[in-house]
Amino acid sequence: MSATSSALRPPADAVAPVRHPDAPAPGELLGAHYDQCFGCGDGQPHGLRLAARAGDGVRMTAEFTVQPAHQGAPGLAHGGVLASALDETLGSLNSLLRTIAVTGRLETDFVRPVPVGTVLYLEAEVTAVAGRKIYSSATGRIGGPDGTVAVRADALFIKVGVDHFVGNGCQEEIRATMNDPDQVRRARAFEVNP
Ligand SMILES: CCCCCCCCCCCC(=O)SCCNC(=O)CCNC(=O)[C@H](O)C(C)(C)COP(=O)(O)OP(=O)(O)OC[C@H]1O[C@@H](n2cnc3c(N)ncnc32)[C@H](O)[C@@H]1OP(=O)(O)O
Repeated sequence: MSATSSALRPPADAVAPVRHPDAPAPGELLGAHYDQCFGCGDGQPHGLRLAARAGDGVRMTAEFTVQPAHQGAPGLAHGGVLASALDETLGSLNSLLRTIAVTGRLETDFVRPVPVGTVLYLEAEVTAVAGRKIYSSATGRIGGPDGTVAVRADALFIKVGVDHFVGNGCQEEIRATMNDPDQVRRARAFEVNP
């Protein structure tokens, strides 16, 4: 059973999302937005290494394989890990809007247990935008696009500027990122293009 809270229902003045003309083309693999990201980075040994692919419209698909390091109960994925996979996939949608945004609220339904070794196939879309607020939803299926739905989420992302990270992040990591041209290039995929 799912009961989305009122905070995740778009207001009456919300508008349909618009895919940015410079968004990654449908079918394009996004690659990690940050090497140290737990969700998508290659530099996190126990991270999800989730691979997101641009869809059409303002949609994204993604896959990640549940590893032994992702267990909660024996043999099964930890719920927080599954929520992370949903969060990461939903977050990747913002690159289609060329907008930097962070998760304000994430509501998750855990529908079926997800065994270690499963390839979780995720689909996400932005449903509405109201000012700085971006409303989105995602599902995760076991094995592939026709698999059983195991998890679902609705989310609210809030647009922020780069100062959100520079002002709040651990300065050592911020400096390392700013001094790495490759990391700066990846972050620019999210930047607003006037
Ligand atoms: C460089 C490239 C990197 C690219 C980076 C990509 C990262 C992807 C990673 C995956 C995504 C993540 O996990 S991101 C990490 C997890 N999230 C976070 O750390 C965020 C922590 N929270 C915050 O910093 C803050 O609460 C913010 C930024 C979300 C909001 O603060 P704010 O900027 O002061 O804005 P505020 O005025 O409070 O809110 C603006 C509007 O949103 C609504 N609002 C705000 N929060 C909520 C909420 N939880 N539930 C309902 N509604 C909310 C307010 O009511 C208001 O509505 P109205 O009055 O306008 O109607």
